[in-house]
Amino acid sequence: MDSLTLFCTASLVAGGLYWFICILGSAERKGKRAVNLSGGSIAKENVQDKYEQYWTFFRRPKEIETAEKVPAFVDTFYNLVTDIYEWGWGQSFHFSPAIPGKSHRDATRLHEEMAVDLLNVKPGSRILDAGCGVGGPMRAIAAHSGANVVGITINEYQVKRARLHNKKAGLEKQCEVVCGNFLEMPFEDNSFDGAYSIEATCHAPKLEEVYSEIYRVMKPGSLYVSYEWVTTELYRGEDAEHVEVIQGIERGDALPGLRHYTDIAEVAKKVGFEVVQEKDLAKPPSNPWWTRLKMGRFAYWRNHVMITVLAWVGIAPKGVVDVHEMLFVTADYLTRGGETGIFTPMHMILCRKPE
Ligand SMILES: C=C(CC[C@@H](C)[C@H]1CC[C@H]2C3=CC[C@H]4[C@H](C)[C@@H](O)CC[C@]4(C)[C@H]3CC[C@]12C)C(C)C
Ligand SMILES: C[S@@+](CC[C@H](N)C(=O)[O-])C[C@H]1O[C@@H](n2cnc3c(N)ncnc32)[C@H](O)[C@@H]1O
Repeated sequence: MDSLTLFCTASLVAGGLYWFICILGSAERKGKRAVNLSGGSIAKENVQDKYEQYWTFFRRPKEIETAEKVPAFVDTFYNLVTDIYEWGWGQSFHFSPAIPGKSHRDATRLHEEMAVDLLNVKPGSRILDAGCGVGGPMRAIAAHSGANVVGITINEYQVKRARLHNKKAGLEKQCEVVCGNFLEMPFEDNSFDGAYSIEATCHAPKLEEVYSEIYRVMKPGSLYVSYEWVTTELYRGEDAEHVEVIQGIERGDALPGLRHYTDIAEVAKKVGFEVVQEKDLAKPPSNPWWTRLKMGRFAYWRNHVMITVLAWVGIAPKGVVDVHEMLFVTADYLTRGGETGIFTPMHMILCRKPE
């Protein structure tokens, strides 16, 4: 073999390996490959239209103020983004503070385990995950605590994905997934030994509605912990840059309107909870949660090229390219929100339903 042939063969093998490991990603770990990106429950040919429909909510802001329209708008959003999230981020759809010397995966798991540790539940108890996504937190929490977790999500496609992952992890007996609206849950009063929500209640048009529903299904004396997306004490409504960043976050994340951190405890008390603890988990000594977003910049470009090619050859739905671009822009707004300190995705509140 002459050196040119050797060089070409080596380049092809290296390129192939890079393609398989870095571009297609390890489906075993993340659960998704680029070639399987879909529009969730939306038919392939309708993805582009649904993406355009998603934006009409923001062109007519009155629409998203109408509470009954929000779940449908959020459902459309998760049909569009769920596969991209799983492929590019993993099975837990939330942020966590970076931990030096630990992988993103470990930092994510620790952030999830902390939530259930705060609930003080015994193995075998029944806890609620309000807005469970594809169940990354649910599986970590069930495995760590021995509790039985019931998750609810508005998105049917996420239910399918979560059940599949639960089965693969051998946790289907401990983890149940229900498709429904957390503003009117199909659960009995006083039927849970604890509840948590991770970066999910920000989608509720009125926080009272979801908090009072969670309160209703919890047993007296049990605890509820939530990681909330809020603006912080540094946010100034008269600062045009602050407004731009917060609006950018709302538009790219299907939020009917971000709340100020002071609203959270106020609403919790209004629906009857006792507030046990409240803390922004992003504050020092925690390390920035947004560094993971910043570090991904090269990967985002690579992903964009990949998705564009897949859509062009007809493997991925056409609209997925626009959805990916929207997420790309959103990542930048989120990073600016974190760097300026005007936004946090982990304002933790721990509440008790009185005896
Ligand atoms: C809690 C919510 C979601 C939080 C995060 C899980 C997601 C917010 C922004 C998402 C992403 C942005 C950029 C994408 C990138 C361009 C792509 O190539 C790979 C996936 C991203 C990294 C994607 C992953 C999930 C997020 C970080 C909200 C909705 C309330
Ligand atoms: C950002 S994801 C977080 C998912 C999960 N907590 C995690 O950390 O991986 C938000 C979740 O809230 C769910 N959600 C939003 N609005 C909802 C509603 N009205 N009823 C039920 N689930 C809802 C979404 O379907 C999605 O699963």
